[in-house]
Amino acid sequence: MQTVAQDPVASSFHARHAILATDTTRFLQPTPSNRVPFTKLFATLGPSTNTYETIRSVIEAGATAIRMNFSHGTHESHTELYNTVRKVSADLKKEVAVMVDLQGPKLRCNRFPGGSIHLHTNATIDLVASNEMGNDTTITTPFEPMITHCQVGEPVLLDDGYIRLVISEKKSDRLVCKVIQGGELKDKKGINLPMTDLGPMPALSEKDRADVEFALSNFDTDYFALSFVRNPEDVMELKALIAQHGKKAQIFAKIEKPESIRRLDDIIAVSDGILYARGDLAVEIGIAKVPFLQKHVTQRCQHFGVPICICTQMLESMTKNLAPTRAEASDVCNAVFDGADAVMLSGECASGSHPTEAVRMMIELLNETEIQLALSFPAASSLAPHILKQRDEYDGHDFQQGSFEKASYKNIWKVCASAVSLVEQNKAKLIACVPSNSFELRSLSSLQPQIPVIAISTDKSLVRTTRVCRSAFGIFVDKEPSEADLKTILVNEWPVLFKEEDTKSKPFVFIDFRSCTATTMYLP
Ligand SMILES: Nc1ncnc2c1ncn2[C@@H]1O[C@H](COP(=O)(O)OP(=O)(O)O)[C@@H](O)[C@H]1O
Ligand SMILES: C=C(OP(=O)(O)O)C(=O)O
Repeated sequence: MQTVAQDPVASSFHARHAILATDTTRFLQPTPSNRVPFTKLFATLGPSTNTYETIRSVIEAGATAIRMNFSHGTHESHTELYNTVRKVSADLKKEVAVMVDLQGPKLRCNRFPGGSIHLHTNATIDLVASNEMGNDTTITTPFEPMITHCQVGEPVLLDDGYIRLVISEKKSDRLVCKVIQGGELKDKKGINLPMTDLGPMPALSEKDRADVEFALSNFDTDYFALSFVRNPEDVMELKALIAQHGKKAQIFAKIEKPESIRRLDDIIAVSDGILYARGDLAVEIGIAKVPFLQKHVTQRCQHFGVPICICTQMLESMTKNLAPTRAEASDVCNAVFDGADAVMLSGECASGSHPTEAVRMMIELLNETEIQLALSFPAASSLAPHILKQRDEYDGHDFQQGSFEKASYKNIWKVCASAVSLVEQNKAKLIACVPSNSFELRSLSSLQPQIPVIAISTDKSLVRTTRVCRSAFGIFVDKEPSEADLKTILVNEWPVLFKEEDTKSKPFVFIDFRSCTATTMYLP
């Protein structure tokens, strides 16, 4: 077995050497089929996954969180999806986090008769602001200011930039566009205007506000995703709206605009999670910038203790095919390697031909990568000291994670680091805690110990937070556990969580967040 330097900076340089130094036969071992990955998986629901059977099948296959994209569907169709998710979850006795993804100030085209039109390269097409459906000669969008703000010569990108137009003429009621790159344009695909100044846009449109109110009144929504976030105030506006309703739903900010890159730390500091939304981001900043920036954003999230999910086209070819491309497989591996908390399947699950196979493939890729990563870095968390050092540097930040005093969140970070050191000293098999809020849990999980973090809670929403955080697993209980209860719960639930029996005589580390202490204990 190789020895890996316990360098706190677990850079890809060290990682590369760790892999090179090992016995290569380990790469040829079969990936165990019963392992549960530490990296979490969002599945987007849509026409391909709108029945009890299909939703059950993606959750059984390993999806831990569900995304409902409110840019599509109706309140009625979302209610049906939501109720089915909760029913499946109850039937499988498996908590699933539910995220409502708000459209935000995103421009989209309306529907077309038959669901799509074909745009021929070099043809002309009109862009009109209207609520009517489009047709073969006209694309309609409800967004009125587009017509006044757009100028001749500016590009119009459709469907994440796959279809490209340029404005050739501006009339009082329409923009006449030349098709530079044609293709099939389906209902409600996105419109990006990277060269157009659209003036100030509200963070939440009327539609978003109505959607938030609907989701808070009708669902037990765990998360909202806020699209096109530009600054921390956008996130705070949604936080205030949720608080007005007396609810505790958390917020994932979507990083998909150049403005959000400029204010990255400030946005992460006030968010409960980040979606790295590569579809729109690639259109907005250029596709070549997206892969490296992903590594940067992932690191910043780890440093703040905020979960990050990598989104869009991860297994895109599985929308049609039964196997992904090699490049897609590498993309998933890299996301895990970089430290993502979660990955997302979008069109693959929402409208693809093989949603369950896409989930199974993702789980296999996550498992294989995590196994190799653990062998390359046998230490429980080589990241912890580095992350803590970085956190010390955030003293000046307007860090708003719940109602904490700065002193208390620093203590939480310290006890999490002590727990990880104890794991290493005592070869502990898991870290258990009874968190009183999601910040405590996220602080621990963001250190990415390579053993499970088990959160035991009487609060279902806290248990569901584990469904989006790397290494975290949740156990729901009726009453706050005593120390004796704790051991019984762990011994009983372990086989359920990890499909393995052997828990006897194992050391584990328990964190008491109230007293900010970490102790090594033994399972009976
Ligand atoms: N709730 C829904 N109802 C109907 N169709 C949906 C729904 N969610 C997703 N879809 C379809 O699945 C496609 C892929 O989903 P997603 O990647 O979330 O969408 P988009 O890229 O348009 O934001 C969408 O473009 C849409 O055609
Ligand atoms: C996840 C994304 O957002 P949406 O699907 O809402 O366009 C994206 O742009 O990558």
